[in-house]
Amino acid sequence: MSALLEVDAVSKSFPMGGLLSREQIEAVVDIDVTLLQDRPEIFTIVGESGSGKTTLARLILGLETPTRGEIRHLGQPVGAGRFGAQRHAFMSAVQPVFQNPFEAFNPLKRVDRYLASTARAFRSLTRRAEIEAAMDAALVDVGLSLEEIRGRYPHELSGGQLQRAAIARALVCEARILIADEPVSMVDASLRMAIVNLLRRLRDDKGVTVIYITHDLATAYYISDRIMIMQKGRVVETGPARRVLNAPQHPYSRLLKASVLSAADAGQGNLAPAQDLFEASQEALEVARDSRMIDLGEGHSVRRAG
Ligand SMILES: Nc1ncnc2c1ncn2[C@@H]1O[C@H](COP(=O)(O)OP(=O)(O)OP(=O)(O)O)[C@@H](O)[C@H]1O
Repeated sequence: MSALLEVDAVSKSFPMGGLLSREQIEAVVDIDVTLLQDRPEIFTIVGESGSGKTTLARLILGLETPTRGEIRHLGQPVGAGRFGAQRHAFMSAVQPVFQNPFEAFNPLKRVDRYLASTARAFRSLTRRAEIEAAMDAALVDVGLSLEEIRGRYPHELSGGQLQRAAIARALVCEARILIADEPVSMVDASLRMAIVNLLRRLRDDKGVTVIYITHDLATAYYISDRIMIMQKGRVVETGPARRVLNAPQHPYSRLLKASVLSAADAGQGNLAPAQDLFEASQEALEVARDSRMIDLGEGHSVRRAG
């Protein structure tokens, strides 16, 4: 089976305290991921704030250049050196969906105009009827229609509608990979499941692969095929989502899971942090440099010292 996207031993460091500083922060360390062409999936990246999720997303989008390693899309290196038609083809195939849909759209530009310019630029459509048909098809795929958004500005739509319009824009490009960085965290709780279910439907009906970046283990459990848990730039555990989340093996993964309070715990005021898990997770972090990923079988692997 051929690879759709390969993240091959990728690391990214940033200078700390300004460009001329010698100290470096390792935002992403030695990450490997392979997504296959004929196996659309929801691949979820979880980890607390600062664990490197957004940096990894930006590397995949070619918005950052790896310090080490290489990212390939359909066998071709992403980012540096890809200009013109190659860059254009990559941009239409790999599309971001951002956290705050209101920031993704210019408030002074009508939402339908955005979709129309995307159809012209990425699908090379010129006739108005063709452009509108492509826009409507993408909007229908996300549960909207051209009639609903025609002539409307971003502030005239709800956060959930606008996030769906942002996803429709990616579909107008005929994207094969969506990189959705916290796509539901700014959306009203009541509409979150609609967006999450939409991602699932895009995988099942359209064969779109979704890289879903989140803090939220509940939605991760609900929609992910595979999960990758990151702690301070390193992968600590990865594998089939239910297998990993049902019985996490790394102390940090266990801590993340324990941090999701059950309704019963919260109701009983049982809010004490899992101190033992926190300490074990900190200890694992201290020895992370001398650790490696151990294969546990069935695609599940965990970081262990030594
Ligand atoms: N351009 C940059 N310059 C310097 N440091 C950076 C830069 N981008 C990210 N970092 C640092 O790299 C680390 C990882 O950041 P990143 O934003 O990737 O984490 P994250 O897991 O996405 O966090 P969040 O969930 O808060 O978005 C952080 O310590 C961050 O401060």
